[in-house]
Amino acid sequence: MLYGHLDSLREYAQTRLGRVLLETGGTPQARSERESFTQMYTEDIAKYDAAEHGLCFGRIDVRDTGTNGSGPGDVDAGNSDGLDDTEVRYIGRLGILDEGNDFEPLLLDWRAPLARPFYLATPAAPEGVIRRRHIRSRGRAVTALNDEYLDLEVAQSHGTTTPTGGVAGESALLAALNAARTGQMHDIVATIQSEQDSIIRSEHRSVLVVQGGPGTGKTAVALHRAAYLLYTYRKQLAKAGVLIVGPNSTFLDYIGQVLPSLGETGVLLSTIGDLYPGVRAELEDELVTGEIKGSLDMVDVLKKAVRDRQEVPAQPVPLMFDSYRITLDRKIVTRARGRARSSRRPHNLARPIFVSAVIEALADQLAALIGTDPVGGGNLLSRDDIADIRSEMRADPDIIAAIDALWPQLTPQQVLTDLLASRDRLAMAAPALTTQQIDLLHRPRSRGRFSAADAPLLDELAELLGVDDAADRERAARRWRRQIADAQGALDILTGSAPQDLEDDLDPELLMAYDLIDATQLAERQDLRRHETTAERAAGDRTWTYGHVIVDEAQELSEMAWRMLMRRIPNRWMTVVGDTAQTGDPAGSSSWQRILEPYVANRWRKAELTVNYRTPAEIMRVAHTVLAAIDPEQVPPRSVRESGFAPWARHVDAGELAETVQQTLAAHDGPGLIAVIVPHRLAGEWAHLEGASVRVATVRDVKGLEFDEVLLVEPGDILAESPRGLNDLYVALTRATQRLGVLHSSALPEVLDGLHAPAEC
Ligand SMILES: Nc1ncnc2c1ncn2[C@@H]1O[C@H](COP(=O)(O)OP(=O)(O)OP(=O)(O)O)[C@@H](O)[C@H]1O
Repeated sequence: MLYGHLDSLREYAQTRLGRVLLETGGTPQARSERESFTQMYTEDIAKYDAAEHGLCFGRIDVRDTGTNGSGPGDVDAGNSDGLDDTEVRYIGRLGILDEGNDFEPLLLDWRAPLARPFYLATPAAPEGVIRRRHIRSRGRAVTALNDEYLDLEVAQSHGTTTPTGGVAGESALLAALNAARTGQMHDIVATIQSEQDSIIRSEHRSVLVVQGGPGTGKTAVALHRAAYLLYTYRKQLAKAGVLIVGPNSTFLDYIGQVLPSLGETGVLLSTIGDLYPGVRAELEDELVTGEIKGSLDMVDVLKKAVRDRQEVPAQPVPLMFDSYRITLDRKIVTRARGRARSSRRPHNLARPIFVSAVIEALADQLAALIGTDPVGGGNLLSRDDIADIRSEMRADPDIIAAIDALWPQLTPQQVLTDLLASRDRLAMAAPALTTQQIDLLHRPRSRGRFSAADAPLLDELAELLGVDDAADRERAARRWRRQIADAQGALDILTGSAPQDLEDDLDPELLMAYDLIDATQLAERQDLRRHETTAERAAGDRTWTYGHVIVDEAQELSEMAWRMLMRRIPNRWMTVVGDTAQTGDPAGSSSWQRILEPYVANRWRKAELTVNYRTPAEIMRVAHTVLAAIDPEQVPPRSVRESGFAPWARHVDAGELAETVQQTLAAHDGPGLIAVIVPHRLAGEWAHLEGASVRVATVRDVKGLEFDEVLLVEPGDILAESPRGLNDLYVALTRATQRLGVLHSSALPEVLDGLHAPAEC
């Protein structure tokens, strides 16, 4: 029945879309309405298509309070199974109303408040729910039903017990967790657990930190929170947009389908490295280089680097103007620079002050030269003469070139490239750095290519330099005035063309177009039409401020990256998701307090996730030892299941390592993905082992991802490779949903002593 409704909704949207697309011509207003309808119907169809799989996945029978309408399930009313007088609610991917029956809800959107008890109810706090049913389906056929009775009496009358394991919908959950991985993350709407639900729907309006061990669903929760917020605060967020920041593009590909599968497409996903418009992170920095670039000390270094571009010439600069010799000396430049600097404007915006001051001084110099009264009176040149000289000087290419050399108009890319390409510039801007650190930062001119750690530096420089966009702004203002005038013209025509015979006895209730919209609103609509989606517009605009920002794997962000991010969210409404025990980047953080306090003082909240849905208990026992070595205070998450496979470690000779990996891969049967996690030195060398179901990757590349099976190679090297080697090891160990094997030619790190040889050896 629900699928029948879904088909009708889709058909309606398709027919309307077809009609709108066929229409042509008309007034500007008609065109703009057509654009909005096209967008609306296209989005509707995408939403209906996304809801096709698992349209309805839950049902709750709630003790009838008599206030809410009941759905189609009220056929149950009157049964003698303890479920009399219940209100039945079906929960699904979108809301469907019964148009033929007073718009009664047939299916509740999972995000609607009435759907909430489906996720929250427990036997201890049943929220009025007597029975919770998980409905699993394939295509349009129901394949399984699982009922939980939350009311003891009703449960007994059905000969079952109430759930006690602490997880809701256990069999549906376990089915989801045991399914083979495909390389794409899936949504979890059908099985969201109550500790996750309260984070997804949290009303906290400042920074919400979601801390949780590996596999606790932090990423899943963050994505569902985005969908929930877009549903609940659609008006506010659709315009400003939501930004999700992830650690790398592989991770963003992995999670990329989750929001569209929930019917949400207007979200911008980006890494920090790609957040600066027009720049892609293409270069890779050494870990230590990234650490230096990520430190807050860079704020001063960049400030200094910009000041160093405001030069005073070593020698006076001789200039010819109108066949007179004038001199741009140190005194003129020093005074002009002082004036420009004391304006406290960013470099490019202070430049006009510098230029004016220099021109003024040069014009005075010339005036003194040519206007001095030979008989000793005042200067013979009038004010107008001097003004003329100044404006001629402003147009003189030699003078402008001399000024440019001293206070050039600069772009962030230029300043950073020049800085990193010169040891001298680096040494001047960063006197506190050692020669070794300067060597690490130094790199040849990169022809417009940058690394991920460069993006926050470019952003900082953009602030320090400022953009002199006065001309652009004036052009935009002119265009905007023209648009409003055009829109007003269109509305006037509409008013003029209102049928005359109607005019006298015009029904005051009848709303005409010009009652509903004014010229500014109409112009706004046309403007929207001309542009891309909110997410696309935001991506191209460095100064865009978002409605909400979600940061995943947030522990990896450097101090400079936080600064960059905070500029984009002045209202500080953020969801920050991470695990400080998994910090792999030396520039990353180990304390939320330290990172957030400067931005939000104590207005941030922490929510914790405690259950591991990914890693089976057998593997977590090994990972716990590593966690204890990282931080004995951290409480490991509790695994929700066992896989039945003991993790193993095997020693092989260095020469046989590759072959053994190959053999192990060949012996793998069954569906699913395997990751061979290797130290950096082997990543390129072993790329040939990759296949449809095999990935060869470093720890950095598998951050946030998961696989059915993990083969960890040379953990000793991984440990030694980074100052955060233990954290890396912890991440690597916790990627598997089923099996873990370790192959090593060098000694096994002590923290992995608990691993034994595989059963067949
Ligand atoms: N309520 C749930 N129902 C079904 N699957 C779930 C649920 N919660 C989490 N999962 C699954 O558990 C796995 C781990 O989730 P996720 O990747 O979000 O964890 P994480 O905390 O971000 O992990 P890490 O810190 O290791 O990156 C995913 O496959 C996710 O779909």
